[in-house]
Amino acid sequence: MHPLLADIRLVAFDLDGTLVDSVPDLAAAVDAALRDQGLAAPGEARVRDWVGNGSRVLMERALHDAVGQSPSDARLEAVHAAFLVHYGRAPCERTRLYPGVRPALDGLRDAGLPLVLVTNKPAAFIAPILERFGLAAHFALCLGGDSLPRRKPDPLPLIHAASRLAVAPRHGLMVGDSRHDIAAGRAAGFRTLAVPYGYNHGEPVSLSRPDGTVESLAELV
Ligand SMILES: O=C(O)COP(=O)(O)O
Ligand SMILES: [Mg+2]
Repeated sequence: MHPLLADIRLVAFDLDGTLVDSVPDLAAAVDAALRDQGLAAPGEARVRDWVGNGSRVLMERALHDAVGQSPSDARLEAVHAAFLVHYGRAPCERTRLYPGVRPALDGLRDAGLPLVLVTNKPAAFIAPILERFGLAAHFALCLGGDSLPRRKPDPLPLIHAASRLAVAPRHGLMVGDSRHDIAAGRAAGFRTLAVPYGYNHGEPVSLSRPDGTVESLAELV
């Protein structure tokens, strides 16, 4: 076990950019939603830097980029709704687990550590993705960006998860790829572990000064 796991009784994982490389499917849905509006498709490289604050903010960034100004609420609503339809049709065509994820989740489960998933992605997409990889049963609780009144970087989802599982926050570990994960973990009183391979708006996640970093989640076990 990784030294950071000493004293840890609950491990919370981020999803996009931490467990799965989901940008190919996210970008396909963003591209389709923009094309519906007669706008240019941004493609994977741009979308990669916009993921992290949930799907509405993702579409706000995409629209802002495409038209050069903040979209009206009505236009954002329509394009976000179109994104949800496109993504819902194909959330798992080219999405892949990162190397090391399966042995890490299996090992932590076998060690008896409760695992939770805390993502900013809409909750409706969590089960299809976890089921596709046979990982749904690994998690005692899954929270999406729309499950509670506030999402990461707010600590609420982590505090909620710790309370539901009756674990004190200081015995919790938040594992994620972005500054929002590290900020949420720190504010919740969890310890924090970063992976450097995901999405962090084009910046190294080490700038957030997590308590630890692993190149692969396999290092956890
Ligand atoms: O959907 C997003 O914007 C980010 O999702 P994540 O919290 O799983 O990284
Ligand atoms: Mg992430």
